[in-house]
Amino acid sequence: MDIQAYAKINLTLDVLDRRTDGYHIVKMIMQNISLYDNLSFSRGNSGIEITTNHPHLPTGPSNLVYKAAELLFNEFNLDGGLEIFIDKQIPVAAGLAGGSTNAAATLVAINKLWGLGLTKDQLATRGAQLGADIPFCIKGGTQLATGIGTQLKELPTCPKLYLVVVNPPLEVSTAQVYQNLTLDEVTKHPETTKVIKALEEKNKKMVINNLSNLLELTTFDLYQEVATLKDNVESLTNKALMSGSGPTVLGFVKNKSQAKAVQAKLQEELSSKHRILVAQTVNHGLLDS
Ligand SMILES: C[C@](O)(CO)[C@H](O)COP(=O)(O)OP(=O)(O)OC[C@H]1O[C@@H](n2ccc(N)nc2=O)[C@H](O)[C@@H]1O
Ligand SMILES: Nc1ncnc2c1ncn2[C@@H]1O[C@H](COP(=O)(O)OP(=O)(O)OP(=O)(O)O)[C@@H](O)[C@H]1O
Repeated sequence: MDIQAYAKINLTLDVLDRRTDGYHIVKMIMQNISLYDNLSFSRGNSGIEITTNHPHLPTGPSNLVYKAAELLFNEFNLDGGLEIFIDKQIPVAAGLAGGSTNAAATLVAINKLWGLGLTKDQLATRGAQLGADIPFCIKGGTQLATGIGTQLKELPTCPKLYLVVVNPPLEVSTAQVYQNLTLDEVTKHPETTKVIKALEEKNKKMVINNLSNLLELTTFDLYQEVATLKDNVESLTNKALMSGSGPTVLGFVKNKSQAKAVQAKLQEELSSKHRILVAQTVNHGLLDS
């Protein structure tokens, strides 16, 4: 079976507290965008075999797909094996939940292929053991995420937003960003409540005006070039925002033609090592066929 696994962005990303185990209590609005990886799953004889078009993606036990498959194979003592091909289109370690959405697709695929009959909630509980973004990737759409990001509440569908996704040639570790965050120094938190109101009222302008990511400060401290990139994108768009823990920067624009014009301009200005893509918000996370 084939699954399209969509990337996510955070319309708001707030951090409220640090737990004693180092994890953080967050409040954020998560949103899928039209960028996706294609994953093909088939039952094999034995073991978990991953192949991919991406030259640097691990194919062994450190791939989140492997971990997701292993989790269900062990828990349900499944027979045979699983073969997976990952057609990677989402930039890696980019703040777009590429690994998480692949893991989510794997849980859904095994559930179907072995007829386990688990609900989305039951899959999300298992996904949360592997990564905080995975439950969202299973449910998809527009969700308010609280706790460590795994408690979800569905929000009204986001009005369609067009954006340019600018991924610089840099991999950022989410753990490093959270570790370097100094909550005492934060003076202004994102206005998540305002964005929820804007979603309820289908007020696109109010959504865009209140997009905000608390992790920007920390990632910008660690990587000055991401701050510079945000300034650059902001000068060409209505609003720029870092995605997740970075380093990808999103530029929000009025329509597809403006997105393409900004893409062309950035392709001229930035080195060819940047990936510059046009996307729009979508109201689903995984699509299977
Ligand atoms: C930045 C976001 O992507 C925004 O959606 C998420 O908050 C992080 O989600 P994720 O990458 O799926 O996170 P995980 O794979 O569970 O954790 C990676 C690392 O981020 C840190 N982490 C993650 C989530 C959280 N609420 N607090 C944290 O401090 C932990 O140090 C952890 O070791
Ligand atoms: N299937 C996968 N796809 C992408 N990365 C994977 C995968 N499996 C493991 N990884 C590893 O996970 C790390 C983070 O990659 P990923 O693309 O998930 O980051 P991210 O988009 O920043 O995630 P998040 O937004 O959830 O923090 C990379 O070092 C990558 O090698």
